Amino acid sequence: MTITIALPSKGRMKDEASAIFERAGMTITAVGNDRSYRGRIEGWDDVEVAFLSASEISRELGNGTIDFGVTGEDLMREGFAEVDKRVEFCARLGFGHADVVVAVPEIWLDVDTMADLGDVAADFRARHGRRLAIATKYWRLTQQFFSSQHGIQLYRIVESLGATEGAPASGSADIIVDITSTGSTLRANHLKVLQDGVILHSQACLVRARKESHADEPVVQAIIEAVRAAL
Ligand SMILES: Nc1ncnc2c1ncn2[C@@H]1O[C@H](COP(=O)(O)OP(=O)(O)OP(=O)(O)O)[C@@H](O)[C@H]1O
Ligand SMILES: O=P(O)(O)OC[C@H]1O[C@H](OP(=O)(O)OP(=O)(O)O)[C@H](O)[C@@H]1O
Repeated sequence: MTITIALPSKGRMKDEASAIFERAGMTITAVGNDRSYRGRIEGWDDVEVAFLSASEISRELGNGTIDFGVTGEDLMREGFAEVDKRVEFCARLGFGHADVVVAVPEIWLDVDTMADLGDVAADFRARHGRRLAIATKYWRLTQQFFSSQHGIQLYRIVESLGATEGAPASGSADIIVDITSTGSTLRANHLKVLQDGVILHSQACLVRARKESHADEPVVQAIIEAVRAAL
C-alpha cells in the first residue's frame, strides 16, 4: 500500500514543513519539474508526497483521502466536529504558531473577560435592538467556545472571508474571532484580546488520518518516529 503525505505547497508553512522532513532523513524531490504537485522521498519507495494548500490538507485528512499531512491545528478543529476521532495529532512541529482569539474594541473599557462579554451579549438586544454580531471565519470554534464553554447564546455570527479585524470599524460586526500571531493587526485595528479569550493555541502539526489499514503498515510508525526525532 502506498502512503500519501501532504505538505503545504505554498504559503507560510511550506518551507518549514519541507525542512522538518529533510531533518528527519526524508528528503523530498519533486516528480517531474519544480512546479509539480507530486513528490517522492528517496529510500521510502512506499511513500508518495502531495503538495496542497494548508486548508486542502486539513480537508483531505478529515475525509481520509490522504494518510498524513502537515497543517494547522486550527484548520483541523474548525473543519471537523469530533476531529480527534478522525485524525491523530502525531507531533507539534514548532512553527506556524497562531492563537485563535476573541477580540473586542479597545474602547470597551468594562469588557475584559468572557463573563463581561456575556453580560454585554445579554443586554445587547435591549440596548441596540439586535444581537451581538461576531465576525469570523472560525464559526465552529466560535460556537463551541461561546455556547458550550461559556454559556453565551445570544449572538449572531457574521461570516468573514478576509480582513476580519476591520469588521468592528466598518460596522459589519461588533467583535471578532480570528487568529493572531504578533498581535500587530489587532493593535492596528484598536482591538484587544479578552483575558480568557484564547480559544486555541494553534501551530503546524503532523496529522494522521485514522485508518484501520495503518495498523499493518510499519512505514506508518516509521514516519511518525522519524519526524518526532527531528524536532
Ligand atoms: N500570521 C498568520 N496568519 C495566518 N495564518 C497563520 C499565521 N501564522 C500561522 N498561521 C497558520 O497558517 C495556516 C494557514 O496557512 P495558509 O494561509 O498558508 O493556508 P491556506 O488557508 O490554505 O491558504 P489560502 O488562504 O491561501 O488558501 C493556519 O493553520 C494558521 O493558523
Ligand atoms: O497577529 P499578526 O502577526 O498581525 O497576524 C495576524 C493576521 O495575519 C493573517 O492575515 P494575513 O494577511 O497574513 O493573511 P490571510 O488572512 O490571508 O491568511 C491573519 O488573518 C491575521 O489577520
